Amino acid sequence: MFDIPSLDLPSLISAGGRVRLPGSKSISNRVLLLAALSEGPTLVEDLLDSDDTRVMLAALRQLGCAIEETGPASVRVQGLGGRLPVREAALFLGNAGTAMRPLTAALSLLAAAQGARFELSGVPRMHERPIGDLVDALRQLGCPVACLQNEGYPPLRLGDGTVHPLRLDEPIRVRGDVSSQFLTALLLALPLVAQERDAVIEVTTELISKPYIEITLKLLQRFGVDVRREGWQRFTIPRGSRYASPGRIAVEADASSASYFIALGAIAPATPGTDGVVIEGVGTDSIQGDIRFIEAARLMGAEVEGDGNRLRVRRGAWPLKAIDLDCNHIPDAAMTLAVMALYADGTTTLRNIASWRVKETDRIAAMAIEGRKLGATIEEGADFIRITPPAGPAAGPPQGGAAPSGSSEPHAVGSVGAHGWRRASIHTYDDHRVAMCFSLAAFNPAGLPVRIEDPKCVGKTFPDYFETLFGVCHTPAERIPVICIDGPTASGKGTLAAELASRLGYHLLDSGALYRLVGLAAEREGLSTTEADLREPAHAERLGRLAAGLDVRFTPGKTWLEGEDVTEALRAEPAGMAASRVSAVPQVRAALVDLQLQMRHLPGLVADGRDMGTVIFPGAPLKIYLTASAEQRAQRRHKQLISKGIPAILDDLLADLKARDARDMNRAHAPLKPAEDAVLLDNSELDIEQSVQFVLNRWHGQQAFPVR
Ligand SMILES: Nc1ncnc2c1ncn2[C@@H]1O[C@H](COP(=O)(O)OP(=O)(O)OP(=O)(O)O)[C@@H](O)[C@H]1O
Ligand SMILES: Nc1ccn([C@H]2C[C@H](O)[C@@H](COP(=O)(O)O)O2)c(=O)n1
Repeated sequence: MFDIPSLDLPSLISAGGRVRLPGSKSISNRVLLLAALSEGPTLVEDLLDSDDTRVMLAALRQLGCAIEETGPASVRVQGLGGRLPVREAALFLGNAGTAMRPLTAALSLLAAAQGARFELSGVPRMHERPIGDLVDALRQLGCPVACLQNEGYPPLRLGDGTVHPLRLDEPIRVRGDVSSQFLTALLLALPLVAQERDAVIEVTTELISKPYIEITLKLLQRFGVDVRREGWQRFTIPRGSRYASPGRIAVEADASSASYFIALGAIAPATPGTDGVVIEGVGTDSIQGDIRFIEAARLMGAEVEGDGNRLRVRRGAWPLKAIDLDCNHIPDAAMTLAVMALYADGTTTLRNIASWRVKETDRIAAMAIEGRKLGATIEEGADFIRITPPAGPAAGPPQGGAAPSGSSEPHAVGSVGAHGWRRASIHTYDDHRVAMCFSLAAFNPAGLPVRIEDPKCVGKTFPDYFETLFGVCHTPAERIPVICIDGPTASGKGTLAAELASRLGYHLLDSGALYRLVGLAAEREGLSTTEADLREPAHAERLGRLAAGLDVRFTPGKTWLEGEDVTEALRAEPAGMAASRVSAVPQVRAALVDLQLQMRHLPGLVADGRDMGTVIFPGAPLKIYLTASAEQRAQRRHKQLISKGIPAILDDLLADLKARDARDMNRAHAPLKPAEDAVLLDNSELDIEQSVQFVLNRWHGQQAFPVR
């Protein structure tokens, strides 16, 4: 997950390949609750690991439910059989509506029936999300429920520690037009108390998001409860209902999450050598309502085919076709249509979406404000949004150097808007769907990058969303930004590069490690690395072949040579000196070029070395030449070695360092020197943070995302 302030997406041009999606949030949280309420253990597989499911798991554990992790995406839940081992608890539910609503209902009924008391709260936005209709329904049933700040909103106190008789003699009346989760919550909770008589729910208004109710009913069935339904107005939980564990249940991949990749396949031309975007874990017979997003995507031009557990999406009509659609049946996935509308041949209207206004944020307002930043013309109403795409490509420099030679221009969109595409920094309102939707704006025809603020908000349902997206998107290497950090030894390049990569969410290339690996491999093969021997042409050839065939693997924080962990050995001073000698051999340098170029992955790269800016990435948009006085550098290295418990003599280090500088700067091939367009940074008087800030300021200044 990108836990950084903002993530810059370079302009993207094509997509293709397979994605495996995480489990459905709606199914995961329903299944966890049902398993906890049931008699007996349930093994839950393919569970979503996200903020909202973590919140539910933590709450259930706090309530005394034993939950054991049995694998990376599976848990065994020891069901409580409807009995409360914990009678008093304060549960924090973040911004998880799928935890707040069902737990409110289940715990209210159990607290009244068994004499318990619970407090449920969340983040400030959760305290603005209405729950009054559910509270009213629970009060009708005889449950003491108190709204602790504002009537009709969390935080809530459920129960008062004493037993209250429940009134099931009359139908429980609940509205269906604010959130279908109120009905879901009652449906999940009432089987706990319907032992003596039927429990009947009457929906008093038009029911929105019916597909989510279908999920609830199907899952209730899996856990042994058959609800009778008369239209969408009356639901009867039969007397004697009791939850029984199905033993094992697998969670389908999230159909709402699939919508971003369906849209991706519809918007992006297929990367050569692929046949569009293949989505695994969810298929056309999914029980999730958002699977009907496929129909809407097809209306807009997407070519989608699928089977029980897989979908394949290719671009069909282009530009996409504008639509006018009632989206009541796909409330979450419909947001993705709003972003597809940016690539349509006219104005798209999405109707019957009033529920967007009470989600993680006011989603109608959010989509309108952020879409306008990109250049779209957007009108919004209480329950609709109307989107006219930006006009054709705007003038503006492509990011990451020159536009790729020979790159096709695949995005000839109908020019219908008043403005062209604009470079935008997308505010995400702590709403995962806003972030995921607008990532697709990186395919804009103007070749502009898109900044996504607070990208970690995707953690609510899809923590690895951006990694998954980058795995199937393609853009010419020249568009992937590289920041080069070159300079002499111990100037702090590695430290600076690692910090920058971590703060920007970029990949890291420690090119010195490659030369160190060649030195180490040579030593292990018994090949001399003395300067005299390296001048022998036959010996230089052998070393070049050794470098070309290096059996090396990088894992987080570790380097492996022929299967052996050499992380420590590589950082030792003799390895640095050997690296300096072998790096003067042209055959060695040539052998390592491709390996370095291949490290240029989305969303960007920070490259540390001696010739990053001059030879390997000459078109890089930012090159830093980092120096400090030899004395300062020797002191830093001395301190570094001593702190690791490695004995070192300052004068010897200074002499070695000067010798290394001389060799690195004076060799014939790719000598250490600043690139002509490099920014010189002498950090003798700067601490690490000051150096990092210097480069970040420079980088952000260069990106020029307008602040609006
Ligand atoms: N600006 C700075 N001020 C003080 N110390 C620093 C600064 N930058 C880095 N250091 C420290 O200097 C030491 C050497 O830094 P680092 O290993 O990053 O250098 P390097 O240029 O990558 O060296 P090499 O080229 O040999 O790999 C580290 O202990 C690091 O913490
Ligand atoms: N791009 C590079 C990186 C490193 N080298 C050589 C010269 C250095 O002295 C040696 C070790 O590098 P370090 O790990 O200390 O950064 O490798 C080079 O020639 N070109």
